[in-house]
Amino acid sequence: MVPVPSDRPLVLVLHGARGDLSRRMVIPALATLDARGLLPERWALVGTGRNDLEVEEFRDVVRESLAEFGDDESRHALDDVLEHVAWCRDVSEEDDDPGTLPDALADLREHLTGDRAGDVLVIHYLAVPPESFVPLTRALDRHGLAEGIRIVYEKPYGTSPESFRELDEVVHEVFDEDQVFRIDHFLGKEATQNLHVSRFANELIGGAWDRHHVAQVQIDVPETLGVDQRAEFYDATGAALDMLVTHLFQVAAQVAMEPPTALASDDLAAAREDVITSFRPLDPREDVVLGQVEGYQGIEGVADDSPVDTYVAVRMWVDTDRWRGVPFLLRTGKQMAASAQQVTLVLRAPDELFGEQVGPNRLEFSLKGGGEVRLVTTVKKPGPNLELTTGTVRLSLDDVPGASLPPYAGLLQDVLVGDRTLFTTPAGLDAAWRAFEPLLGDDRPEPLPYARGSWGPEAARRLAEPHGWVLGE
Ligand SMILES: NC(=O)C1=CN([C@@H]2O[C@H](COP(=O)(O)OP(=O)(O)OC[C@H]3O[C@@H](n4cnc5c(N)ncnc54)[C@H](OP(=O)(O)O)[C@@H]3O)[C@@H](O)[C@H]2O)C=CC1
Ligand SMILES: O=C1O[C@H](COP(=O)(O)O)[C@@H](O)[C@H](O)[C@H]1O
Repeated sequence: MVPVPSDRPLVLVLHGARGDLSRRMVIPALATLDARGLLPERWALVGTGRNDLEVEEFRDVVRESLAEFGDDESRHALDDVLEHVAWCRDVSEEDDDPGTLPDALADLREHLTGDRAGDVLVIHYLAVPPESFVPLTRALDRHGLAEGIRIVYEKPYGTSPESFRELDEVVHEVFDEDQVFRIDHFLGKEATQNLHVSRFANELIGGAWDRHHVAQVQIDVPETLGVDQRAEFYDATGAALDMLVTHLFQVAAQVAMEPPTALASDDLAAAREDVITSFRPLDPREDVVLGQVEGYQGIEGVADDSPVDTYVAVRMWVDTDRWRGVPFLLRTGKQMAASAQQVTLVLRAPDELFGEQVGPNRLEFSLKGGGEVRLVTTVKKPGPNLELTTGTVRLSLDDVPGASLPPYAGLLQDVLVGDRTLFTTPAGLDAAWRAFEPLLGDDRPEPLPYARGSWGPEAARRLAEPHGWVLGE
């Protein structure tokens, strides 16, 4: 059931509204919701940044964002979105003067409800660099803008275990937990949500979801994309921080979780975040391979001697009874041979059947685009003899009647209706940082060089033995 937009007017304050994420994802997501009739009747978008801007300049940002990153549906809403925008310089923690934002918000309340103290849902979306989360949280508090709002934090929520804990403390000094939405957009993908729907709705799939039936879990996100557009950000981050402790761990939790006590959204989120406490801390010597793509140090914005990883592959262990002994193989990297986002359950099978070698048996979930579910299975080769071969059953989720929402539109809509199922929790993130922490210490392996367009360093092959990486083998 799609939650109907409430009559309560909405003000979305988009911090960092001229930035890459806002233009690429958040503004198109808002336009998609507008086009689908999923926004309340009365609403406004307030862009903010560190500088003053004429509203017409912000309208240009919105126009360019939809022209470059929108689709037909979101572009259809352009004129309407342009009528709903305003711009204010952002509040600052150091400044006694709050600037124009508090007054602009009061004016909007009056405009939307007829009353300067009228009831409006105010959402602050922090699409700013992670190091600005703490000062901006304090600034909202200092200038009286924190009460009663909902606040969205982008990933990464902290860039180390220490900065995560500091951020968590500051956020809880200012907000109640139910005001806070921490985004990880991989959880918003339609196909990621199908991992638990397929598992809990279908006994055939759900019954095979354990160490007795699964030999390996692979969560593989190779990207052909480079980092030229975001070199400075990337060189301060790297693949492991950008993707592993965030998206890949969350998807691993989505696979590894125990069935929730009830199939309600709160229970589902609790089950997903609980299992992260069972992720065994990574062993950087045995179970981690880092890589750096050739030519990376020559990119403008990257240090000449940068030690940053553009590739990471890990073998992780989940210490629950369900998964004991089953390796979770997580891999991602830039400028690799192909782009994919695939979760694979490599199914156990006998080596031989009637004297024939048994081929691969796998359940695959592609998270890319609309998503796809595939069953790769050994079958009899049609013909007079009993020979074995492999066949694939495919279900493209785009072929299922319905209208999927892009991840950011879906998650923004969840914030609007207050559905917290697909957002991360402090306990889950704390556990994720604990499992990841050894990779930040002295045992961190040196990134190995790999060629552009390859599958990454050869050394990572050993992690996936005996079956091998499903993609690229
Ligand atoms: N870009 C992407 O694809 C993704 C980004 N993210 C996350 O989204 C957030 C924003 O990323 P992205 O848009 O790429 O980053 P940008 O570097 O483009 O920064 C966004 C905006 O933040 C403002 N800003 C920059 N520095 C500061 C600062 N010190 N204090 C306050 N505001 C500042 C700038 O606006 P102005 O100059 O107008 O003040 C800038 O346009 C990050 O946390 C990132 O990790 C998450 C997933 C994907
Ligand atoms: O958060 C991030 O995700 C993207 C991949 O996301 P998708 O939109 O292609 O699903 C990744 O390229 C980027 O480095 C990372 O910051």
